[in-house]
Amino acid sequence: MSTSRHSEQELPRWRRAVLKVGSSLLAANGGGLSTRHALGLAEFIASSHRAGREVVLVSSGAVAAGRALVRAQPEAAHGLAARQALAAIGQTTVVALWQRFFDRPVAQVLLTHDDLRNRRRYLNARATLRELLSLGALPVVNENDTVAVDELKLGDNDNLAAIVAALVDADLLLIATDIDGLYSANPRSDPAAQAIDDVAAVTPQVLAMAGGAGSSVGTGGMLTKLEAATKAATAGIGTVLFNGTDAQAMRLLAADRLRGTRFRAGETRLHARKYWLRHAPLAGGRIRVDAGAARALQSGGASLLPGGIVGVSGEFARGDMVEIETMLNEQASSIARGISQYAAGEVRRIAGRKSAEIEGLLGYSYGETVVHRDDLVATAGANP
Ligand SMILES: Nc1ncnc2c1ncn2[C@@H]1O[C@H](COP(=O)(O)OP(=O)(O)O)[C@@H](O)[C@H]1O
Ligand SMILES: N[C@@H](CCC(=O)OP(=O)(O)O)C(=O)O
Repeated sequence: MSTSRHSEQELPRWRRAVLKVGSSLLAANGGGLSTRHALGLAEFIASSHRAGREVVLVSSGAVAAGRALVRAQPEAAHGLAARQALAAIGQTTVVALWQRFFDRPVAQVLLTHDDLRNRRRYLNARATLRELLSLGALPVVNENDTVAVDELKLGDNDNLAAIVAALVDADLLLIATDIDGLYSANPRSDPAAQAIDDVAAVTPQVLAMAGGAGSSVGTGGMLTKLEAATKAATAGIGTVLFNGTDAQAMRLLAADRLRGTRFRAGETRLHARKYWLRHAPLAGGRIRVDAGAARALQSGGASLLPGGIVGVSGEFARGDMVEIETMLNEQASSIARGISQYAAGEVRRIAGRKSAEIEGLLGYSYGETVVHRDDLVATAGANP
């Protein structure tokens, strides 16, 4: 293929990133997993760790690894159940492959769409991933292929990586693949394809550039990478696409330089988060606060503490989105919404009390705020 090259540019600043590594990099066509390209990627992760950065790895390769391990009757292993069995066989080698490069613990995290759609499971997955990072572990995420049938499936790891990036509040999504970046057409079939360095937004024209997978082991091709960049952008997270087979591109990355394609986020992360908070579905419950707490919440910057709470109606669980209201001219009026750190029954018990009393009243504490300011958005008079 004779194509133009991507030029070198600055890598967006980041402190926590999700790095997605495709099957095309880990398994040569038909072969088992190979360390050939994984080594350069692992060196990049290690140098990021040394710089005090955090990385969540989303690694494909289970099906390709399983296929190579089974070998016999490759043509029989194409149905859904067979793919699921191959993923189960191959997944242990995916994790083992990464563990061999690191002294720090490597943690296997398998997720399905259902885990991420259900608010409570989403929060649990988020808490576990944050805990893994604070323990200094390298989380290695893959789709839980053994249980993920059609309606539970995310379908591809590019999209999974974008969702994980939002889940862990990453600053950047890094997608390593077997091609230098985005081209105006699939360069494997169009030698005149032009390198695209910078994408301000994934428009229909950009989507039209995408072709299918380049290897027999890759799944989504460029389209799923563009979908992932769009998802990440909605969460206020930028994406970069680069060639994981190019040792020089990897070294550049460790020096905060990119040769590949940069997709911009458009929105700031804070703005994206506030948008989500404003539009996420509400649980049935409401927390009523006194005038002082209402003023503090509406002027912004304050968390909701138990002391300002005067009542609770309805039921909700820890992690649910609740409406916060106050009495105005003898009428209950909604002023904000946010994620409650305590279930309705717990809030009833700590309402009106000091934060320091929570542990004594409940026998445990999830922290001194009922709704943390990062999880709270004022609604009264706010534009959607
Ligand atoms: N417009 C395009 N620009 C670059 N690559 C493209 C484009 N359209 C299709 N592709 C193909 O996408 C492939 C990468 O996707 P895929 O094979 O699914 O890899 P992975 O396993 O890394 O997810 C490239 O090898 C290339 O053949
Ligand atoms: N969960 C599958 C990967 C599916 C997938 O998206 O693969 P790829 O397009 O190579 O990133 C596996 O581990 O084989």
